Amino acid sequence: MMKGSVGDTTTQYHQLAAPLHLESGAVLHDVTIAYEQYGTSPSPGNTILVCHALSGDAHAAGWHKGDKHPGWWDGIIGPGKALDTDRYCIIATNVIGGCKGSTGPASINPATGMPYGTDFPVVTIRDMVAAQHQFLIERGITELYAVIGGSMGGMQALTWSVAFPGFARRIVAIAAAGYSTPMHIAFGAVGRAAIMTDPAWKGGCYPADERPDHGLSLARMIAHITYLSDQSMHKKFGRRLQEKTEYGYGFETEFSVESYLKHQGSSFVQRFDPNSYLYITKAIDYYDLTKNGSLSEGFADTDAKFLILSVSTDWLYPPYLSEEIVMALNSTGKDVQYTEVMSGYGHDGFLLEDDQMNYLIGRFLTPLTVADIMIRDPPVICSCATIRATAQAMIEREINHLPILHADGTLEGIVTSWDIAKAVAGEHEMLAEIMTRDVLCASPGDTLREAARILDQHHISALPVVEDGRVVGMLTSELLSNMAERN
Ligand SMILES: CC(=O)SCCNC(=O)CCNC(=O)[C@H](O)C(C)(C)COP(=O)(O)OP(=O)(O)OC[C@H]1O[C@@H](n2cnc3c(N)ncnc32)[C@H](O)[C@@H]1OP(=O)(O)O
Ligand SMILES: N[C@@H](CCO)C(=O)O
Repeated sequence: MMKGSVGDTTTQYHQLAAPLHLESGAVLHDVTIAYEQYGTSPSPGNTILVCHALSGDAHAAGWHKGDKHPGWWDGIIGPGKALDTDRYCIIATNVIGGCKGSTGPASINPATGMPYGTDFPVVTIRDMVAAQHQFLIERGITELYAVIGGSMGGMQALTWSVAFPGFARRIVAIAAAGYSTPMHIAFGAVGRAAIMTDPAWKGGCYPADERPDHGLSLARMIAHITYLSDQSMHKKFGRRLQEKTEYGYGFETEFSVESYLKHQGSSFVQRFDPNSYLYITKAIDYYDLTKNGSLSEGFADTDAKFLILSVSTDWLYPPYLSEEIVMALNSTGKDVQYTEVMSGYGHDGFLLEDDQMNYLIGRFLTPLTVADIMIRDPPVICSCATIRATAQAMIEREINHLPILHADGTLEGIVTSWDIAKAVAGEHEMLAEIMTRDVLCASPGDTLREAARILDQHHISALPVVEDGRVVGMLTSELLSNMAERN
């Protein structure tokens, strides 16, 4: 299928009608949620919420006028992609505490008429999710087909499953964890220290044109190293030297990786607010879905289907953290699928491995159905046929099953090559004498998993596929095994 773009997009804004009650007990008034929406109109069962990572925003796909890059997950959102906009309604929001349109520390505090700064209340991942929930409810969306995200987006997706069990049917969490580790908190602390020790920070009360950009840039440079891998850095930079930039510290040349990190730092300050960085990294640090020290207990009330993905070279959220989630879900019989994506990119692999992400997420969100692999318009026969004519028809077409139709085209029975062999041995003449009348069938929309279960449970090897009473296809165990071999 051709994969396309959602085209030009714009961020929209929703003012929450009711105040937002936070975990800390604080109440936020006049909350704005920035969001983008792509694809079909929302209806029960077709809406997917996309959650962003630390520095992301609501602009997940398509193009904003004048930008040199599309939305941050454009590789997997669009027509024919895993988050297929021909099939689903995709909604992405900016988190509260952020600085990309949703209410955060740089927003105006309605109580003072001044920016909140550090008067902004502490927010948690659960608060971010509660804000998304309130936003969806106010827009008339009372259930989700799926919630998906990577890194901090994955934490939100997992939190959805425990905070609002039953609301989202499927959860996809990539390069995430069930809780933040001491190492995550340590990197968060260093980044925050870089900002807070910048004299321009001024306790969080900096004017818009005198922000602690040096501290923020340094925080991003440190953090960005954790999003890469040893392998990707060798490949991307090696030990190459290049002409020094204005920050060359008096040396004649600088390493390519130095210049790269400085670029990441200086471009970050153009798009991010230092106080937001403090609040969001703190929210990540507080994140912990364990209950009584147990992730299994934490996930006890969830009833969604889960897809957990890790990235092989991610040393910030190593695969073991995803495997802990999988074990916790398995221990209480939840429906969970897991893959370690082989990638050299490190943590940011979830933003870069489009092919693997499209395949794995696409299969999970839109499982193959019977219609995708069935034999269409299969040969059929009438119950008035003789055993001999039936045997000839099966030999000529090299098939082992023939659906039998009434004169009006509806299904009357089925006959197999084994039935024919028995009929010959029993000296029967007419098909009507030996055919099976109670036929197990599949529908075109059944998943292959459901169809395989019927074949297995009843020890049979073919199912007529019936739609509106008519036979539209045949599904055989041979087709299923060919499919499994190809995958
Ligand atoms: C949900 C979310 O996560 S949203 C946030 C995602 N976005 C970000 O994190 C923004 C920061 N960007 C990135 O981290 C990366 O661009 C990714 C992960 C998104 C994509 O990675 P890649 O496509 O491999 O891009 P790469 O890491 O090479 O960075 C490219 C930039 O570095 C610059 N660059 C590359 N090498 C050098 C160098 N030696 N010296 C200076 N600059 C360099 C490029 O010119 C380019 O600049 P631009 O982004 O201003 O166009
Ligand atoms: N590079 C991404 C992932 C961080 O987890 C971001 O900045 O949001």
